[in-house]
Amino acid sequence: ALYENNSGLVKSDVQFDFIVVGGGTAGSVIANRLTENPNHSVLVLEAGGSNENVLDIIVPFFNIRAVPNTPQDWNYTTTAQTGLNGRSIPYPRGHVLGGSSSVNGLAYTRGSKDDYDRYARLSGDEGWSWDRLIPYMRKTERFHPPSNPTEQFNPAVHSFTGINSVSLPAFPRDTDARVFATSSELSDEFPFNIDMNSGAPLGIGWAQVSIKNGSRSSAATSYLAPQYIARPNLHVVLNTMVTRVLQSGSDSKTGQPAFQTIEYSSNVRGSPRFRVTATKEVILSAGSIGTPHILMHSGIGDSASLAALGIAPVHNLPSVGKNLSDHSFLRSSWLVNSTKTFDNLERNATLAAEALEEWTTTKTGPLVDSITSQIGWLRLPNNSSILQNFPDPSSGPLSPHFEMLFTNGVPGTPPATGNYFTISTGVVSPSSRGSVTLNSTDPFDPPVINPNLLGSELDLSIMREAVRATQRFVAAPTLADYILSPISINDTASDTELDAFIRNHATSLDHPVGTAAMSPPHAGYGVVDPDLTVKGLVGLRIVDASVFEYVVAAHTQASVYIFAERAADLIKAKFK
Ligand SMILES: Cc1cc2nc3c(=O)[nH]c(=O)nc-3n(C[C@H](O)[C@H](O)[C@H](O)COP(=O)(O)OP(=O)(O)OC[C@H]3O[C@@H](n4cnc5c(N)ncnc54)[C@H](O)[C@@H]3O)c2cc1C
Repeated sequence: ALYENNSGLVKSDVQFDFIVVGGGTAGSVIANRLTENPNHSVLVLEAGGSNENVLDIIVPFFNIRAVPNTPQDWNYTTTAQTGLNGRSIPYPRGHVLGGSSSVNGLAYTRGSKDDYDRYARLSGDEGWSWDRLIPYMRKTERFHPPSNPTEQFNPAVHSFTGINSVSLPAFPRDTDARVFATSSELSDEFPFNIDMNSGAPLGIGWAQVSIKNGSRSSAATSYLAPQYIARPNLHVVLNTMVTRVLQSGSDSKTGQPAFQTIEYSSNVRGSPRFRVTATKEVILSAGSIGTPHILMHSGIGDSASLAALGIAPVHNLPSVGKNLSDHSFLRSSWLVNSTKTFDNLERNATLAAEALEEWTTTKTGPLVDSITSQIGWLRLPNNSSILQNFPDPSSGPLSPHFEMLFTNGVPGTPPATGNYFTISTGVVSPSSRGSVTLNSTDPFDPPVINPNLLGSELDLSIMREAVRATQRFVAAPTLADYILSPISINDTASDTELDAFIRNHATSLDHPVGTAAMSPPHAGYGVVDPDLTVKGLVGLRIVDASVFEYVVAAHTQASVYIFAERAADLIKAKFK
């Protein structure tokens, strides 16, 4: 059942086998899979509200309105970023059922085989390798073949029977043929890739997106769809903030402390706090910011800094909140010789109303897609001086260093006149690391978030090369009559001028990971073991993006779904 608030919970004397903290991307997978066993009762506590009837998160094209500064966003802001010329930037996270999968940009990209094989290598658990995760990739995905025959994908690498819907773009755009004609003309540098979710993503291909029949497919609409919410053993409570995890006892065999009690309240600051204990396990799925935030308020983290702040340390795990890894992101746009871009849709109220009417009545038209129809994944050339001066930050030769996202207009707020083409770039194998720390003992205060974007010379160099690649792309002869002039940065800009532009305009792709990272069982660093249980404790597991030691060289939702599917099996195997 789904509850609007925790008032029923306070009165209830029901026992829960599992408590899932956060009804987001990973938490929804865990809740769904654990309740497949009717003997397992599961309580999910979610700080945000319902995902239903919120147009900006349901209509794919409106995804850029879903955050920041909305009720569905935690509305975090970063610290002043040295790599961004001292700017602080919004740092959105989903504050709604489905978590960030309810507000994200919908790109569905698994990453490369090398990314997962690195997880296996670094954790010492072959179970996290690409080959061993293929069954979980299939279990999570329900692929919808396109009705447009020009759109290509490789059916052999997809499942058509999983839970979360994945599609190809459904509304043709003027830039589709232009992007592929350029890829064909400049195929040495920008080769066509029929399917970027095969484990070998390099090249330019159709974007795959988490969309079902013209509407967003999120963890809430898929894993927590009505038929699952109706299970009598699943209890999903909204608008409920978990403030701490607490020791509930000790393991009878090992004597290790058990952390199966959680403290929670309504999501209004100052409201009374209550406790509830899981008979089997607590699963933290509060995301890369929420999970370390809860752990540190519970005294689990770097004991010295927690004590200095006035939080009683209970378990010394210095890696909590460290190792934050994220993708930096930049948009470059060009004025184009066309009227068939979506800029007019953003600034003409009549067109916008017509498009919404079409979406509402038939789920067709320009609003059924995200803003991106094609994506490119590219490596620096092997002879690049950057790779001679720095160790290769990627997970291997199948992994990209940077990404290009192709957009038929300026997303959100185009200039008052003109039509545009945008190529956004992302540094997807970053070397800089940031952190999540505390400066308050009140769990209702936001943590201090420093993603350290473009915090290394290497990351800046990769972004510079990515922008240079976009400049070569738009200079293709096939685009000569289309591209008129750059509006972001001139091709003739020096490296110094380009670096200044990057630092003044880059933001985040919103892919933080690593703040409760996995490491081998007896490692002196890391937060969770390869089975995702918290090191040195019993009864507490972490399943969300915080456990990735490295960020996948891709948008992160698919890898979270995949990891969560395997994690659910690990939990089920333990409590058969
Ligand atoms: C704006 C944006 C755009 C993105 N675009 C893309 C994209 O296009 N493609 C892609 O693949 N990825 C994208 N991502 C990233 C991707 O969505 C995330 O990596 C992924 O969803 C994270 O899953 P998670 O389970 O770790 O956390 P989340 O899905 O964020 O879930 C965490 C949940 O825990 C809840 N929570 C947190 N703290 C508490 C607490 N104390 N008590 C109770 N509940 C709590 C939150 O409200 C949330 O529901 C984007 C993310 C954002 C924010």
